[in-house]
Formats: sequence, structure tokens, C-alpha cells
Amino acid sequence: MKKVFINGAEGKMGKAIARIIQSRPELGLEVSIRRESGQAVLGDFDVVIDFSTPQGAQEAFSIARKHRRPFLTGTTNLPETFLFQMQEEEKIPVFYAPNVSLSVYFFTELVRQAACMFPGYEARLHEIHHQYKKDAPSGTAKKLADVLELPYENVTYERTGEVVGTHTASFVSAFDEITLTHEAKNRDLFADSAVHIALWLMKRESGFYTMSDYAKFKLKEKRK
Ligand SMILES: NC(=O)C1=CN([C@@H]2O[C@H](COP(=O)(O)OP(=O)(O)OC[C@H]3O[C@@H](n4cnc5c(N)ncnc54)[C@H](OP(=O)(O)O)[C@@H]3O)[C@@H](O)[C@H]2O)C=CC1
Ligand SMILES: O=C(O)C1=N[C@H](C(=O)O)C[C@H](O)C1
Repeated sequence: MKKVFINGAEGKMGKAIARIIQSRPELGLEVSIRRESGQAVLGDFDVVIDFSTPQGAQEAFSIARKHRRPFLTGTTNLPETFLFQMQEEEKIPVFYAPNVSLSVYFFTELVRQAACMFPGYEARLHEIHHQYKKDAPSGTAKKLADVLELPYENVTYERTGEVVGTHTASFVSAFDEITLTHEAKNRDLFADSAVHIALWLMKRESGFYTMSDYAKFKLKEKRK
């Protein structure tokens, strides 16, 4: 069994990840550490999965480096300096994605292609999330804005109810409008993917990885 250290373990994502690990023994994983804010880390672990806060992610990264264990974070709104530090990492395998779902990765690629297909159109982005979400616009929306070369200030957003995460890219002309929407139906979309990425990350060399690396691996695996 490989031991998983969940950082932000009592949060919405942390709980979903623990539930998936516990309900699927065939994955060969067990939760060995459930860390919340300020807690010391006692015990052994083979990989860190972090869905917490920018501060929590940086703390968990330091712990992973100290113990030389792979580190995966999906926490959003991370400072640029920390993103740069992860990108430069040489001691351990590090993975970061503002959205760990493969379907969102391919949705982003669709949006990229649509932007090329409708060059004269005005691109718009709108996202909707649950009332508890701390950051706005979402990490996924910022990634989509980068793809569309839109300033983040132009992204519109709503915070309402229990909405898991909806992202809409529109291409608007005076004559028509093309709309692409990704709607997450529940958090297992992210939690299940995070667990599989962690399994994959444990087999990687030291260095920085993103969804593009994971998607390439999955596509290769499919072709076999
Ligand atoms: N990449 C992706 O695909 C996804 C990313 N996310 C991102 O993941 C993050 C967490 O989301 P979510 O689970 O909904 O948020 P929650 O607020 O439900 O959970 C965050 C948890 O982290 C805990 N925490 C706070 N500070 C620390 C710390 N210093 N060390 C360890 N734990 C800490 C919180 O404790 P307390 O409540 O006591 O402060 C809370 O239990 C967000 O940044 C969100 O945007 C979410 C879903 C998918
Ligand atoms: O906080 C969330 O819930 C989510 N956060 C990520 C983001 O900011 O893009 C991913 C997903 O949309 C859910």
C-alpha cells in the first residue's frame, strides 16, 4: 500500500479524495496523514495531495521537499513566486493544475481551437461556483483567459448555492454567438482525477509536471 498525506483533509476536496481512496482498495492507496492548518506531520507518507489554501500549499510543499516525496497541488490563487519555485523544482516530482480534470484539460484545448476558428469574434468568459469559494475568478477561468488572451478583469463570475464549477467561453459577433460550456456535476470529477494523477506522479522522475504531461501519458496509454 502507498501512503497518502492529504493536506486540507477536512475540506470539500480533502474529504472527497479520502473517500475515494478508502472505497477503492484496488488502487493500492491508504490515507496515512490528514493535515489541517498548523498541524505537525507525524508519520510516513509516499505522496502529498494538497487542496487547501495558498499558505497551506506552500507549507505542504516544504514538507514534501524535506521528506523527498512527490507533491501534487490543485490549490488555486497561488502566488507567482511559488508557481516559479515549483516550476524550478529538481529534487522531487511536482504537479500543479488549477483544474485536475482531464475533461477540463480537453475543454481548454477546444476553447483554444475555437479562438483560432473565430478570429473576428469577441471572446467572453463566465464562471459560476459555490458560495464558499474564496477566489475569483477561478483558477480554471484564469487558465482559459490566458488561452484567449483576455485580461482577468474581463472574466465575469457568480458565487451561488452549491454549484460545483461551470465555465463558459463565448465567441460573439454582430450576427451570431458560439458558446462552449463545461459543467462539473460533482467534486468526484476532480477528486478521482487527483488520485490517479498522484499514482502517476509517484512513478515520475523529479521535476515539474502539468495536465499537458498527464494528458499525453493517458492518450499514449489509450493507443496501446
Ligand atoms: N485543481 C482543481 O481541480 C480544484 C481545485 N480546487 C481548489 O482547492 C482548494 C481547496 O478547495 P476546497 O476543498 O473546496 O476548500 P475548503 O475550504 O473546503 O477546504 C480547504 C481546507 O484546507 C484547510 N486549510 C486551511 N489552511 C490550511 C493550512 N495552512 N494547511 C493545511 N490545511 C489548511 C481548511 O481548513 P479551515 O476550514 O479550518 O481553514 C479546509 O479544511 C481551493 O484553492 C480550490 O480552488 C478545488 C477543486 C478542484
Ligand atoms: O474551488 C472550487 O470548487 C474549484 N476550484 C477550481 C478553480 O478555481 O478553477 C476548479 C474547479 O472549478 C472547482
